[in-house]
Amino acid sequence: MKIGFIGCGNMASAMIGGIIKNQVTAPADILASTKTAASREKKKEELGIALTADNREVAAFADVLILAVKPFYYEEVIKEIRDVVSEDTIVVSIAPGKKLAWMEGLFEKPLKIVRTMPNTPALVGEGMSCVCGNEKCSSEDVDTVCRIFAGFGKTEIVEEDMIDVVVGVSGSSPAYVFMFIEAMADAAVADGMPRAQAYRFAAQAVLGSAKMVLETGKHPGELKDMVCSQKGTTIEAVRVLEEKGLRSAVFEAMKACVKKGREV
Ligand SMILES: NC(=O)C1=CN([C@@H]2O[C@H](COP(=O)(O)OP(=O)(O)OC[C@H]3O[C@@H](n4cnc5c(N)ncnc54)[C@H](OP(=O)(O)O)[C@@H]3O)[C@@H](O)[C@H]2O)C=CC1
Ligand SMILES: O=C(O)[C@@H]1CCC=N1
Repeated sequence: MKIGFIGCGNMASAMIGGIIKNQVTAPADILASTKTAASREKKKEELGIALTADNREVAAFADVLILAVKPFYYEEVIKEIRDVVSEDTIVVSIAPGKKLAWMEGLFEKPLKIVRTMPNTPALVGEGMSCVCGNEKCSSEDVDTVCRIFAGFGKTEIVEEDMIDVVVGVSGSSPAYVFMFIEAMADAAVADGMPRAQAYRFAAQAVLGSAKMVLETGKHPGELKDMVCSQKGTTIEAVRVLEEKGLRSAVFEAMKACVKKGREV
């Protein structure tokens, strides 16, 4: 299977890193394009794949063609490649807000289009993605995309209107989690821990907590209660987090994120 990426920035690089590491396809079967020569050189070295300046070459090469440019370049790129995309090609979007019907209209011919929403933990094989195919896609086509995405994490099939929510809860959420880890590490540094060690402690605590949610089946509130000893240290931290509005901050941030996705 030949996989093409139009655009090879943060998200495409994370996906390609996972695809290669997990041997979903060989590096020789991946072709990507970027806008600038400098980024092509950098990505060639970093990922060990072929790169080109020619988006049409990528579109003609790919069995699965992933549009990995910013949402505001989608229209320009689709118009540039539409006459070389074959009806057998599966076109994959990773952009928020760009609806299947809108892309179908721009391609001006019936094509297999799959909307997805990955996230950057794909780079370490721990991505979380959703997938939604249009009416031209068979279940095998959707399975093909799921198989690629399973190479760098977990994947679930959703209805199209759920994708905006996925942006908030997993597409964008690594950024909030990194802020949380950074803030915890800053506090540990303030109390005397060396910076590198503080990142290790904070990140491993987040990783372990996430695994407990996924693997114990217990409610997050119950897991929180298991940490909070009577008259203990944790409940004091929980009291301050509630006072400072952690839950409300997360709620409002995610509402802003989903709203923005719907406006793109
Ligand atoms: N970053 C993330 O966490 C996530 C991003 N996404 C989505 O992924 C998509 C890409 O985002 P991201 O990787 O962060 O963006 P980046 O800015 O990191 O990468 C964009 C890439 O597109 C290339 N590019 C720009 N214009 C063109 C063009 N006309 N033809 C070919 N290549 C072009 C750039 O080339 P050059 O480097 O030479 O400028 C660069 O390689 C977006 O739609 C985004 O919404 C989805 C989920 C998560
Ligand atoms: O910030 C963005 O728009 C993209 C989509 C999800 C994560 N990054």
